[in-house]
Amino acid sequence: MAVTSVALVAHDNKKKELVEWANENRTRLAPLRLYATGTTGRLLRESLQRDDLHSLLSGPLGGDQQIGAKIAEGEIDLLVFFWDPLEPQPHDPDIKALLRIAALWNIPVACNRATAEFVLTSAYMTDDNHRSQKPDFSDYTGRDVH
Ligand SMILES: O=C(CO)COP(=O)(O)O
Repeated sequence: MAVTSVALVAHDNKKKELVEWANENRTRLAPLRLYATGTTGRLLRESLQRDDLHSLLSGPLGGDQQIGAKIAEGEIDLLVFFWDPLEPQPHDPDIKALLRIAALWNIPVACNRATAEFVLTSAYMTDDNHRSQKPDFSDYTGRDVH
């Protein structure tokens, strides 16, 4: 299948919405490997009763960076990140870094419920012949540096 693992992340004012969305889509999420930042993960594990959900550190304590590292390593195919557009966050650089790395590695990112609905119901989710194109960074990694 095209998408096998999903990271789920939400800021505090958005956690309720993410948990609701995840419950509505429990069947679609069932075959997928789930990752989440610490507090989001705790709520989702309880609500979805998914003991197999991989909870990382809480976002401000390094969890966003852990998710970013997994995206760079190709372990996460889709990021659902309900970030809060109305409240400043102390770890804003980590949030930007996570969104940057997801853009860099060309994985789909849903930052609100409407987009998450589009993505999760996309035919590409289960299409074995579809894979997001992984970027080729060989020009960059092989560049001349003196
Ligand atoms: O802060 C977050 C994302 O930036 C989410 O972290 P928690 O899930 O630990 O609250």
